[in-house]
Amino acid sequence: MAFTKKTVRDIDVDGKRVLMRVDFNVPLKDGVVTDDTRVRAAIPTISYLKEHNAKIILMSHLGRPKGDGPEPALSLKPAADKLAELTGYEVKFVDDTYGEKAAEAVAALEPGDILVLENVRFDKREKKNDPEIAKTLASYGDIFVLDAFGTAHRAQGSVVGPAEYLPAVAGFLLEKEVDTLTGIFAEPERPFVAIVGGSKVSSKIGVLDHLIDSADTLIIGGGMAYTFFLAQGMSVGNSLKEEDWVERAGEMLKKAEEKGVKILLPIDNRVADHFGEDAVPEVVASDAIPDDREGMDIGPETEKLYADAIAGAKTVFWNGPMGVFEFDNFAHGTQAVAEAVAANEGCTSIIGGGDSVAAVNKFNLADKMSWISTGGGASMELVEGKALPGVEALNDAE
Ligand SMILES: Nc1ncnc2c1ncn2[C@@H]1O[C@H](COP(=O)(O)OP(=O)(O)O)[C@@H](O)[C@H]1O
Ligand SMILES: O=C(OP(=O)(O)O)[C@H](O)COP(=O)(O)O
Repeated sequence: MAFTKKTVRDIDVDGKRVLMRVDFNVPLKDGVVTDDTRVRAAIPTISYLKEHNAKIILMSHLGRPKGDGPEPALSLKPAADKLAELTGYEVKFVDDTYGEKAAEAVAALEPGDILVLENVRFDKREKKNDPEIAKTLASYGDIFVLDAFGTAHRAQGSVVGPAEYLPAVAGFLLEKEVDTLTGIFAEPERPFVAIVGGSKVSSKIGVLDHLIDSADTLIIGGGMAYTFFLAQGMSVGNSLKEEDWVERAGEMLKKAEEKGVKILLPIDNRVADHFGEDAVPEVVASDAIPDDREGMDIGPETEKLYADAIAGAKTVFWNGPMGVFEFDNFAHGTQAVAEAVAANEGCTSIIGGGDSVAAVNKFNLADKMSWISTGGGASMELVEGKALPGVEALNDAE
């Protein structure tokens, strides 16, 4: 499917103030960016604008601040520093977003300069898409560019607001993500194997439901598997569960059976007596999880089962780790699945979402995947066939 919106190629940016929404929502540890995928992904558009003499104003959120003022741990300064480090460009930073200090920093820009504003979510009006903040942000630019694919599913002030006041076009990352993902999802080469993990059944229920309609095999792992176990009448000990969704999980299993879609759930699990880095894994069958244990990862038999299903796939879409991969003792299942996807060289593999991408990077397998998407929620909405509000707000291509 061709991208139907204007892009930076379609507009003269020479000498103009270009206000660009990026997704620099990166993981941080002790003030240092631990996975720079999203910063790297924004560089092609930033470089293009710089080479074309634009004055570049970058804005993003980072994390989920309370919205009533600055939270130093969620400052965008480390992301600005990372951009400078990766590009060698001078990158200015201002610790203000909507106030005079930010306006002054913008006014001081020369063509080719790059300025990063502070976290747009330090003010709660951002999330409410308040017109006042959209107006303030729009006053910084002559042109609005959206390149924040990972946030394009959020109808929030800095994502959709400036498009009401300024010519609004897409950056290269947004264009490429939407083009690639809609193209693959429209007619996936079959067998299409979808892998969904992570912790939240409730937030992924819509996509799971859609995947039963579109995938040939749906692999479920991670913390969300236990809600499905409950739906099958098994006990799950202290594992993560969402009791309110058990009935719905049961309905989905039934729907899949009626449609002839294979749903694979773990047959064994690595469980532990507490949730912690030092917890010692024990392998138990799925129908034998002791009351005082919690499931932290899929087990070795499940790894084989999932690897076999992945080996036969022509298209793989993966969102969400198979276990608590942040702890080395429980990273095995996620690594096994990542290796199985990487080993299937003939398939189109799409990895979506912060945690899954971080996991694939941790195992050094990113270059074996066909497409690493910078958006988890956003790519899931595309797989569901939904339009992204950020994209909708942009000017149509002629
Ligand atoms: N069995 C499990 N128990 C508890 N947490 C889990 C389990 N498996 C995976 N997780 C956690 O799920 C988190 C990712 O979940 P989620 O936010 O739904 O995924 P994503 O960010 O990829 O969309 C990771 O931090 C991981 O540790
Ligand atoms: O990290 C993000 O989403 P993702 O984890 O679904 O990929 C985006 O930056 C959106 O962040 P949000 O879910 O706090 O709006």
